[in-house]
Amino acid sequence: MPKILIIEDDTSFAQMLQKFLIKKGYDVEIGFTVKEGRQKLKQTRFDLVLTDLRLPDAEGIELITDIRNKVPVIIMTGYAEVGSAVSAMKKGAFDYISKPFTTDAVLKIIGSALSTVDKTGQTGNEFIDTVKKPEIQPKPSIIIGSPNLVSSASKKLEEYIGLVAPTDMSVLVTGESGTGKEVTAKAIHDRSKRRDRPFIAVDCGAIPKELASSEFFGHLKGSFTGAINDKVGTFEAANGGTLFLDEVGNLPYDNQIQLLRALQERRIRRIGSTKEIDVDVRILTATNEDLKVAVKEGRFREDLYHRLNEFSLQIPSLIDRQGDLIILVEHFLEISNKRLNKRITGFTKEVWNIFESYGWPGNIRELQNVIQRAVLLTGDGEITKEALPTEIIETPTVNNDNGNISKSEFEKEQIIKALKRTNYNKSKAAKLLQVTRKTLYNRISHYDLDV
Ligand SMILES: Nc1ncnc2c1ncn2[C@@H]1O[C@H](COP(=O)(O)OP(=O)(O)OP(=O)(O)O)[C@@H](O)[C@H]1O
Repeated sequence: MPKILIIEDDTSFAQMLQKFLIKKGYDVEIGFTVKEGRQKLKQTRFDLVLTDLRLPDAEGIELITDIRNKVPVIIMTGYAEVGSAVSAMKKGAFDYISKPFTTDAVLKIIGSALSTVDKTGQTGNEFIDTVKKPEIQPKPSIIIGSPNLVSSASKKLEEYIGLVAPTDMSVLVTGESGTGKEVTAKAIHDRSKRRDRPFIAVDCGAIPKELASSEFFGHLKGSFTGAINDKVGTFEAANGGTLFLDEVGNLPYDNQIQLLRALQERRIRRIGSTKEIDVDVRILTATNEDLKVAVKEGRFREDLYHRLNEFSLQIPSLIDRQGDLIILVEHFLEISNKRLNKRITGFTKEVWNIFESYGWPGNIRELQNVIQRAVLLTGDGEITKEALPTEIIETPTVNNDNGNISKSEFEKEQIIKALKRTNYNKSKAAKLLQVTRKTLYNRISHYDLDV
């Protein structure tokens, strides 16, 4: 059984990784500091070392100099430290892996590191110049490090963000509530040449109609009742940077024309002032309603819609990026542990099954909340089903057969529940109910449901 030494000061992360690797058949020990690591390396013969880069007493890189050519070393690193990870490779580390990582990714890298250990116990690292140098990865656009997200929907999103971010195009971000529209807008800003200038987010749904122009363009003291001080509007505040208009569909019709004018003229005037101010602002917007429908119904100006929608990005619902679930769950567990000062190690198999079969109508936000709540309710060890809210445990189910009379009311209720949870999206509801779309349609017509 290969012996692995993990050197990591984040105890809960180290324990989680240890547990996982033990399950996968490795013999794993943990050291929390470089000193402890060195001691363990003196006492025991390890086949592989997985070390964090920054440890409380020294840099993990120091160990490489001690043990290179004896044991392969894999560096675990945060994104900001990729540069240091590359120097660690030059010093002889076998490879590096960016945190947070998927379980698959860590198993793969461990497998290839162990396969380089020859029968004499020497690693392939003597010829370090031939080790392929990793490409410096771009700063992750989405908090948790989208290069680690594995679903094809996330990969496509990542690709589009990478393409549109460096341009000055207006981007309309659409998606259900909680999918990460604001996070995406921020990622676009962070990857643009405006990244060192302000990113100002405005919730258009929260601005009263009468105050919208003052909010966007600012005002001078005394220019209207209630204007007790001069106010800088969001356009001026975001000058040189990015203005993110959330829930743009809620912007009152009268204010839409003012917004369009400011965008076309690239110039604004504070209310009560005659001075025109040039503004250079990139506009990103988000909505969870279909703006094309709003345009058709006359609630949203078509000219503004086209001005805002030079490029559109559709953020997938969580149910359509199931492949990312593990990495998102692990990410939120780590964050919640830190925030609540806990050391929860993971989730029982039953909890994983529930996570995988639930529909997540509130998307990533709901997942984050469920995990945070569960971490709070759990003393230590693994999170069990009891720490989950009841609505996520009671996953609706539908019979594939014709059902019988006694079951029908229950089944009808479950179908309605699933449709509500998925915002009446039949494909998602069918997935949630674990039946085909055809079966769902049959059941809907069988029960004569008006959906
Ligand atoms: N890729 C991601 N990685 C980590 N956290 C994420 C990610 N996407 C979303 N979140 C988290 O989920 C929550 C919701 O994200 P965000 O506010 O961006 O969603 P939204 O689509 O704008 O929601 P709403 O439409 O309700 O405003 C936030 O707490 C955010 O940190």
